[in-house]
Amino acid sequence: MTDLNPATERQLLPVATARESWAWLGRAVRTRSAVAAAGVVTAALGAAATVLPVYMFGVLIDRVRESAPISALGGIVVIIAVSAIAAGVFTGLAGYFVAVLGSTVLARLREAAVVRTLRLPMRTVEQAGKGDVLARVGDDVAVIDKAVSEAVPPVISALFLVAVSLTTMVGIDWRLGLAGAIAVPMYTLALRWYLPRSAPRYAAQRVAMGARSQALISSIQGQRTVRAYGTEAVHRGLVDQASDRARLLGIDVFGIFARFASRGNRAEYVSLACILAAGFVLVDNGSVSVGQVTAAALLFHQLFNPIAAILFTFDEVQSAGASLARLVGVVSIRDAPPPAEVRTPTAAGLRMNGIRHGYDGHEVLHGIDLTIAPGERIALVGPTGSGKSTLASIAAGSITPDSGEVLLGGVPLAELAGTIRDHLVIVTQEVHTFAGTLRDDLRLAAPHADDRAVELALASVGATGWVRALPAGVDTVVGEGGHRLTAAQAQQLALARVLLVDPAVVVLDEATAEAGSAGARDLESAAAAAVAARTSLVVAHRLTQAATADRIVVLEHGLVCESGTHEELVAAGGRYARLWATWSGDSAVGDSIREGEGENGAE
Ligand SMILES: Nc1ncnc2c1ncn2[C@@H]1O[C@H](COP(=O)(O)OP(=O)(O)OP(=O)(O)O)[C@@H](O)[C@H]1O
Repeated sequence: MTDLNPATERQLLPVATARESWAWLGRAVRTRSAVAAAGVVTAALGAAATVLPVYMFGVLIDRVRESAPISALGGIVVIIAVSAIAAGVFTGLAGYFVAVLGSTVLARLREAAVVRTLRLPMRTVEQAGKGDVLARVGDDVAVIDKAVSEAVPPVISALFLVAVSLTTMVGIDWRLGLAGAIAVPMYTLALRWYLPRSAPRYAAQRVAMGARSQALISSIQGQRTVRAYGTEAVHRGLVDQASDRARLLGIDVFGIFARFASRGNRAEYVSLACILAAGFVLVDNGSVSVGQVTAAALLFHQLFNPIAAILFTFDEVQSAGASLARLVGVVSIRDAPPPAEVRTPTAAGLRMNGIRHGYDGHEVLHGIDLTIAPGERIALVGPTGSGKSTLASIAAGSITPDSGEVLLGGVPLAELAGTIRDHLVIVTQEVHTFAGTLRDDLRLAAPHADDRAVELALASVGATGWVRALPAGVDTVVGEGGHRLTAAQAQQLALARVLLVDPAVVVLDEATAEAGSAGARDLESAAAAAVAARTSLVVAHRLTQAATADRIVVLEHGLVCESGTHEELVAAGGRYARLWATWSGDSAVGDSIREGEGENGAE
């Protein structure tokens, strides 16, 4: 279904607080404590080696002013040269260690976010929208990655340099240090002005970017529906609206940053003026030498670039912080509490008790009770929108119902936890072919299946012929960027996967709906192979498929209205009989009961 609501109104995934993000970061850094320690030590040595030449330059000035012999200057020049080289080496190493640490931590965060996202309940993903989920594992990771490789290493080196430079200035004369330190409250005030204004703007910008992705994805995915209903203008409007919001927030963020930068410049010029003024007085009264004042002024001046690096990348680092909070938000979503014990079903019967479920406050299933005996093959039929797919997803544990429960062999699905797919597999119409060889695609759910098992499964679903005809047979690369399979072929593979997993229960939702009539027969026999000797629930769009089931359950307006064998239901002359009459064109059942025409069950 195409989403016509603005993506901004969606219930996006949670965002971590600053405290939670720092706590997560602290834990992650501790796992690589050796690299972190190497980063700190090399950054400190780099800062010290950067400050030393400037200090020695002041000493050089004093020696020249004292008319010291050239030989006395040589040692100073050597110290300046060696420490300049050391500064380069240590600062480079610090950048390397910080980048290694950052990339490792980010890789773990990304993996954790992807794993967590894949485990999220369908409902949460649907409420948040795929755009939000993709923006987090895509855009947010890219923002942090850029910050970690480009912004964070120089910022950390700069912070060390600021600390060591100010300490050295205080060492020369505390009043020079004090004059330089005037910049600190000014920067602090600038930051205090900036942070509360920029943080919510960055966060809003990230949300707006997620909403923009969602609006785009929603329109592109629903392209056919958009065209069918001629709602291009509505969707263009939604995308424009989302883009405008992201653009305006971008301009706003930049305006705030420009004002912050001018406050930073003011702090630098005021402090440097104070250092020079204090220097004149202190030299005048003989407290310090000209060389020492020169060194202090140069040390402070040398901080302009690192401070600018901190300030100008602060927005990048802060933006990375907002992205980090969004990723940590996903990673920190708590799983439903694990069952006290993971139970194993003793039989293959499936029971649904009092199932009620709705979307956006609109109930579509109104209390379904359905028992499927072990080995029984049930066909679920009914008009479009009657709730068949929803019930199938609930039966398979893909959706947790609003109320009621599903039991497999007497065990509630929740208590099967991670083992559920060993016992119960669902094949939906939306079959995805993963990029990789066809063999790997088949073994996704059953990694231990050997070549013989793969061949047998392909033969059972009638796919051997076309698979052999592929350029490299089962080793042909399929999916994104590889050989394109037809929808029917992809469905055959999905059914072959069922055979490889060999579950006791299988749910097929419209697995045969997309094929043309000749292909439909192939898929029907493939589906028959997949459900053979298993308990099964098949959403049957083709009533010929329903007719061969052990029992047919007819769903209408979210309620079971009929249940029985094909013969019983046709004889009863009710809803199913009308659908069957329309489907088979069986006028004997009654020309007057054409109302099912055009409905889903009669396609
Ligand atoms: N993810 C969803 N979000 C909101 N509404 C949904 C969602 N999925 C289904 N619905 C709505 O719930 C109702 C039942 O849908 P469902 O797909 O279960 O019916 P169905 O009988 O399988 O229909 P069809 O034969 O067309 O697939 C429909 O009105 C549908 O629009």
